[in-house]
Amino acid sequence: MAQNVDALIPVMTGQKVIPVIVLDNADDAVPLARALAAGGLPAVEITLRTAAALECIKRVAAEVPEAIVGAGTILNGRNFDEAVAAGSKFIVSPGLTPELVSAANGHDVPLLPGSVTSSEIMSALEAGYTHLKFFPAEQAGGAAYLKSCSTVFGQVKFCPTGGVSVKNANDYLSLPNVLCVGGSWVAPKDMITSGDWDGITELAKAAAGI
Ligand SMILES: O=C(O)C(=O)C[C@H](O)[C@H](O)COP(=O)(O)O
Repeated sequence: MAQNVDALIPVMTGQKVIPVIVLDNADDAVPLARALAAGGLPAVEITLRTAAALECIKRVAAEVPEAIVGAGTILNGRNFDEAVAAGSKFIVSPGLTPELVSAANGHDVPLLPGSVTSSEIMSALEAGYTHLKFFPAEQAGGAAYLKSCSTVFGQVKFCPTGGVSVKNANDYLSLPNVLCVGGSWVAPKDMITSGDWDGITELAKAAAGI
């Protein structure tokens, strides 16, 4: 089955910045998701890089109706299945493998897989994926690289992440093949640790207004 683009487009076009979140403590998930949604960023990507991540996704899905909780750093089929079972509304991966294509096949929950090179983009297209993450964006060639991709892969839309910030987000967002960007700058570790939810809402407002 091809990518569930109908489910992905509202996530990618509903806000210009998708927060990429790393949480060590599940108790922080609900107040953080509420703070980001209050600032205009309801869709959030909680990365499966910590032991707490799946519990964080579960709690946000159950307790924050205004949020659209997604899972990031999905590296294999097991990650995909666990993230869906936890309540993820969308799934983000830095890449795309045959195993991941199989895991996503037949699921309504949409997968946003990553691609960088022409061959990776062509493989993604062959698997039915037109909406892709571009990671690590700055290190892989930045906005200039993506601009070149638009001439050859006009049908592909990207969400660049990795090194994107309030300073360079518009370089990407002004491109015809970019729908949104992702970044961790709206949920800094020190502000999460200190519980500065109002400060995070302010960061979200600034990002939402880019
Ligand atoms: O692991 C994943 O699946 C990811 O989503 C990678 C993240 O998008 C970047 O790590 C965010 O990069 P920074 O904004 O530079 O911190």
